[in-house]
Amino acid sequence: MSDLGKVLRYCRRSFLYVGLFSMFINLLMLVPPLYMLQVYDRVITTRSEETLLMLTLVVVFLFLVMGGLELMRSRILVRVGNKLDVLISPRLYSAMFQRSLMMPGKPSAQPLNDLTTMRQFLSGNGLFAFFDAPWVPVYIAVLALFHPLFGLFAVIAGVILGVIALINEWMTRALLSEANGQHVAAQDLANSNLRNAEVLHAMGMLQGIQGRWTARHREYLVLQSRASDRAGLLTNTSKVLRLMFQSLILGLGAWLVLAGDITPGMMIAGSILMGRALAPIDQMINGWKSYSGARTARGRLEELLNTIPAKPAGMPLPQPRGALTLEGVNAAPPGERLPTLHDINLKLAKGEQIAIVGPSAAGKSTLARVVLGIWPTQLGHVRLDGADIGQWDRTALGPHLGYLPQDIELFDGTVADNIARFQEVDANAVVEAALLAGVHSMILRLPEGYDTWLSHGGASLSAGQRQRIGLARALYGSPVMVVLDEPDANLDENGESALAECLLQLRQHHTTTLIITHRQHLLQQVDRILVLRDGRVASLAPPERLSAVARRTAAGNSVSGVTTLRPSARGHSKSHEEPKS
Ligand SMILES: Nc1ncnc2c1ncn2[C@@H]1O[C@H](COP(=O)(O)OP(=O)(O)OP(=O)(O)O)[C@@H](O)[C@H]1O
Repeated sequence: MSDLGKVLRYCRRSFLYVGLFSMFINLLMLVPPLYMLQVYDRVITTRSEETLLMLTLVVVFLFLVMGGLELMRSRILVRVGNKLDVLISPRLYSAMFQRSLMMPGKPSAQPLNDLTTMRQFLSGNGLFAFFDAPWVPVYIAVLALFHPLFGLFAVIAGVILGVIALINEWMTRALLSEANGQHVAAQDLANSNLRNAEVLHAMGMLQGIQGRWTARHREYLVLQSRASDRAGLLTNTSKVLRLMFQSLILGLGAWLVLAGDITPGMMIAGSILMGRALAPIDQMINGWKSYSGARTARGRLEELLNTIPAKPAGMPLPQPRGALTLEGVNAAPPGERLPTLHDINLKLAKGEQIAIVGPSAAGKSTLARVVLGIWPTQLGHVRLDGADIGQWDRTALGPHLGYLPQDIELFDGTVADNIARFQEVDANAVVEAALLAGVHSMILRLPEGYDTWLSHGGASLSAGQRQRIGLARALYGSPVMVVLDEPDANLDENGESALAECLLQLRQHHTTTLIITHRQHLLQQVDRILVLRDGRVASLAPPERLSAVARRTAAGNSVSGVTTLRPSARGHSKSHEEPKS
């Protein structure tokens, strides 16, 4: 059973209560016709005012009870909706998160909208029709007790409306589901366009890109209108038929009264009962759109949760020390079949520093992601202290790793929150990381220093400032391994020397470091340089022993500095270097 199914099952008891309340409510729904029957057949004939008063008091009381039950029933359903949300949303959030890791280009918060759709359906009136529907036979049975012809007429009317409900489902299901899909796609497109508003504005791209969104949106409108037209036809037909059946049963009743088979009271009560019996079917047809929306939403949520099953917490591993091994690693971006990295073998001792260079699209960032376990390997293993990176529990491992991606995203919160990775802020550790990243004084110059609020991913900061705060975040909590993907991309000379100083300090702290950089100054400092070419290791050697071919490969990526490398800043070369070509 799916996780969503399990949660709904967990809410079963509440549904049972709703069913129970529905039973009493529906029994009480018999009160108005019975009251009518008594008034016509007893009060009018006996002309007894006391009977009328007593009956009226009883009816008022029963209506009050019914009101209370209705209120409780809707309250229970509101709570069921909330319970569903509370129980499933954390799991959903992490599945959404995993999916955006697996499909990097398509982050979407649609699952949360789907959950809202489900919750709204559960707590809305649409669901009541489903709880009331099982009582339709009871009303029909009471009608049959009045007269068999009443029962027969009600069955025929019920069947006709039921068939209309089925036709409605059959005619709108595919359309509504397709319209829903288009709506989601159009929304995702609009969100992604809004994120890139500056580029669109600067180069006057709005019209073209808007055209694409409009096409999707129109498609949605067309499908939605087609579905609504069809549903409208059926909804109105069902409404008119229900009213007609209600009148016709009055006519049938009158005929039976004339024949002396039933009393006038039964005639009136029969008409009311008929309306009551057909109401749930009519209500279902009216609320079909929201039911259909909730069903599509549930389908999408089930699919997401089934594709990304909850990962059971593995046995906790001891704190990592930072020895990294790559064994015959082949890897590709998620969703791609052809490997971007081929047969990468690499061994980094704790505290070793390695630079990764290579032409554009050589696979440097892919390697960084694979090393961190963000992207899985197709073949081979990435091991940290001997354990496959996938074996580690991410929440436990995360604090021991540092990552500065190429596109730095800061999050809504203070500078301190961002550096402290949104854990409880340890002021000393935050300042320590900022000092290590050489960003402490820059932060102090911000309007509120470490308490400066960053909104919209730090849009108010310059790219260099964001990068340096991102670096401090990567270094927070003294991780055992850091991976820096072009940490110098937006840095000025000061920033670059701060970075060089940072590398020296990381060496002193024995932090295993992988750095993707093109800066000559930084390349001189590392223990080894890995040159990647077409996803393969072209060379792996200390800076001073980089082969001529490797220099040319690196130089092909305008890494002119590599060609003039001087001996490592450490002043010694490693004995286990392995130049490959
Ligand atoms: N998110 C992604 N989805 C699909 N393919 C991707 C993705 N990211 C990278 N690739 C592909 O993987 C290959 C390697 O890209 P990668 O970003 O690792 O190269 P790189 O060496 O870091 O390049 P650069 O120096 O330009 O940053 C490229 O062919 C690229 O098209």
